Amino acid sequence: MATHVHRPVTPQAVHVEGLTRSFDGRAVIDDLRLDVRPGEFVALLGRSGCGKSTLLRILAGLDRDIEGTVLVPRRKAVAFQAPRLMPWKKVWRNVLLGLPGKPERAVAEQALDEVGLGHRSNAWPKTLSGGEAQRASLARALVREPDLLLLDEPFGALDALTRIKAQRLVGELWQRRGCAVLLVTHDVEEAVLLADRVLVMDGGVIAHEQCIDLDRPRDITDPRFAALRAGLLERLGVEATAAEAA
Ligand SMILES: Nc1ncnc2c1ncn2[C@@H]1O[C@H](COP(=O)(O)OP(=O)(O)OP(=O)(O)O)[C@@H](O)[C@H]1O
Repeated sequence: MATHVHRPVTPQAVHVEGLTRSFDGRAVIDDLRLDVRPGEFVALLGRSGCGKSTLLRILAGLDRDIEGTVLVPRRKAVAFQAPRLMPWKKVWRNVLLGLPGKPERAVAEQALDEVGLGHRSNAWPKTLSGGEAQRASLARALVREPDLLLLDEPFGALDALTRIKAQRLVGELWQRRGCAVLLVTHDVEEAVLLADRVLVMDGGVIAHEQCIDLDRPRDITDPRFAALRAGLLERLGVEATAAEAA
C-alpha cells in the first residue's frame, strides 16, 4: 500500500522505504530506501534513465502512483533544469505563483534579493538571461521557506561560468537557510563540490553512497577532492583519466 505523508517535524528530512515505481510493468525504482537528515546536502548521480528524476518527482509529491513509504516535510520546493517561468507574468509575480493567500510583492523581492536578482523584479521573463531565469526559479523555491529543497539538474543548461556562479549561490543559500537539499546532477565534480553525501542510483536502488568529509569551501585542487571524484566516476562506469587516477 502506498503512503505519501507530509509531516512538519521529522527525525529525517526524507524517509523512503520499500519504494517501487513502475512504468508499463517495468520497475524503474525497485524497493528503494533513502534517508536524508535535516539540513543535509545530498547529491544524486546515476546514468541517464536510471530513475533520478522519477525519484525527485515522487519526493516533490508530483507522482503518487507508487508503492512503499515516502515521508517528506510539508514545506518543500522544487526547481528544474528549465526555469518554467510564466511568460505573461512579471518576474516577481512568477516568484509568488502558487503561494497560498495573497503574499506581498515584498516577499518576492526579498527572495529575489537573496539570489542577486532584486533589480529584475519588474522584468518580463523573456528578457532574462539563462542564469537569471534559473535564479528567479530558485527565488520561487525560496519563498516557500522549504525544509527540503529538491533540485533537478538546475545548472544543466548554463554555460560554464554562469554554472560556477550558480553552484556557489546554491551552496551559500543552503548554508544560510539550513534546509536539506537533494540535488540531481550528471556532474560528479559538482556533486563533490556541494554535497555532504553523494548517492549513486543504479538498478532502481541507491547502489552506492559516499560521504564527502572535506572542509568548506572546497578546493578542487585538493588531492582528496580528485580521489573522491575518481572513485565516483569509477562507480558510474566512467574510466578516470590517468591524471585523475594518480
Ligand atoms: N511518465 C513516464 N512514462 C513512461 N516511462 C517513464 C515515465 N517517466 C519516466 N519513465 C522512464 O523511467 C526511466 C527513468 O526516467 P528518469 O527520467 O527518472 O531518469 P533519469 O535518471 O532522471 O534520466 P536523465 O539523467 O537522463 O534525466 C526511463 O527509462 C524513462 O523512460
